[in-house]
Amino acid sequence: MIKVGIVGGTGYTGVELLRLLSGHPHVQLTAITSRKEDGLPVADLFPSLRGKVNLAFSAPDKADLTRCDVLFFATPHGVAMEQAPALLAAGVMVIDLAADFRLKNPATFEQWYKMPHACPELLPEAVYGLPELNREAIRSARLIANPGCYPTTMLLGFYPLLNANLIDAGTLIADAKTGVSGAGRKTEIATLFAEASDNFKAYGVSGHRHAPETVAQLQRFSSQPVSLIFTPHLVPMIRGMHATLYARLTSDVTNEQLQALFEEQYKDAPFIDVMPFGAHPETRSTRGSNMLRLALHRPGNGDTVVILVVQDNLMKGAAGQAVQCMNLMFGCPETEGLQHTALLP
Ligand SMILES: NC(=O)C1=CN([C@@H]2O[C@H](COP(=O)(O)OP(=O)(O)OC[C@H]3O[C@@H](n4cnc5c(N)ncnc54)[C@H](OP(=O)(O)O)[C@@H]3O)[C@@H](O)[C@H]2O)C=CC1
Ligand SMILES: CC(=O)N[C@@H](CCC(=O)OP(=O)(O)O)C(=O)O
Repeated sequence: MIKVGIVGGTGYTGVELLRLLSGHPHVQLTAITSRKEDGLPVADLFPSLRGKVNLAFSAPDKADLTRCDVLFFATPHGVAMEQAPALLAAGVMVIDLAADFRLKNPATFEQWYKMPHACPELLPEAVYGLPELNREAIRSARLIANPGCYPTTMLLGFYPLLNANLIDAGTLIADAKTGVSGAGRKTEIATLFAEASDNFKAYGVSGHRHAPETVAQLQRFSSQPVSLIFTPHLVPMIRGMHATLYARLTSDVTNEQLQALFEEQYKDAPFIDVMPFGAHPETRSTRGSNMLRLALHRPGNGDTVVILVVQDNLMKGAAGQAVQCMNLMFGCPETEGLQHTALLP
C-alpha cells in the first residue's frame, strides 16, 4: 500500500483528493492536515466521507509527514516550496497542486507570484505533471508540479497542432471560462452566491499567471517563439472549465487530417476523449470525472482552427490529474481510482 498524506485537506482540491484516494485500492491515507480543524474527524466536516475516511485532521506542525511515501500539497502557492527540501531528503515524494514548481525560472515565479522562491535548486528536477506530454518523466519523478487548471486545457488543445508544426505559434488565442470552485473554499467576495450567480465576467485580461506557465510548456514543442492571448472568465457554475482555442493554420491540411492527428496523438491517453469533428463538448460531460473532452472546428473551412476543450477543474484540472501522476510514479495502472463517469444532470 502507498502511504499518502494530504497537506490542506479542507480545501476543494483537498477534499477531492480524499474522495478519490479513499476509493483507491493501493492507497492507505496516513495524514491529513488542517490548521483550522486540528483534531476534528474528517468525516465530521465532510459527511460524504463517513465510513470511508476514519482519520482526523491534524495541524501541519503536529503531523509526522515523513511517515508518508508521498505527500500531496493542496495548499496555496508558496507552502510546498518551504517544506519540499526536507521532505524529499527524508525520502517522501511530493506532488504540489499549486504553482511552486511549475515555472523553471525563479525570476518568472517571483514576477507572477510576488514571492521569492524558497528552493530554486529543486526547480530543474521538478517534473511538470501532465501525463499526456510527460508520461515517462513522471514515472521516475520524486517531485511533481501539477499543472494549473487552465493550462491543462490550453496545452492539451494546442499541443498536437504545434508539435506537428501546422499552426502559427505567434498568434495563439484562448478564451476560457470556469466555475467558482476554481477560486478555492476560502471566503472571497467575488465568489459569494450573490456576486457570482446570475453574472458573468472576464478577469485577469491584461495578465494571468497561467499564460506564462502555458507558454513555457508550449515553447518546448515549437522552434518559433510562442505567443498567447489568454482571457479567463468566471461563470456561475460550481465545477467545470470550457476553453475555446483559436490557432491559424500555416499548412494546407484537410479537416480529416486534423481529426486524424488528434486521434493518433491521444490514442493511448485514457483521459482524453477526441470527439467527432464539429462536436460541441459540454462541461457537464466531465463533472466529477477525470476526462478531458475536445472537439475540432474549422469555421468556413478557412485558415483558423478552433479547438473546444472541457474538463472538471477539480479533477483533470487538479486532484484527478495529481492522482494520475501518483499512479505513474508508483507503477499503478494510470486509471486506478479514477474511473468515475461524469454526473448527469
Ligand atoms: N480549485 C481549483 O480548481 C484548482 C486549484 N489549484 C491549486 O491547488 C491549490 C489548492 O486549491 P484549493 O483546494 O482550491 O484551495 P482552498 O482554498 O480550497 O484550500 C486550501 C487548503 O490549504 C490549507 N492551507 C492554507 N494555508 C496553509 C498553510 N500556510 N499551510 C498549510 N495549509 C494551508 C487550508 O486549510 P487550513 O487553512 O485549515 O490549514 C485548505 O485546506 C492552490 O494552490 C490552487 O491554486 C490548481 C488547479 C485547480
Ligand atoms: C475562478 C478562479 O479564480 N480560478 C482560478 C483558477 C486557478 C487555479 O486554481 O489554479 P492555480 O493553481 O494555478 O492557482 C484563477 O483564475 O486564479
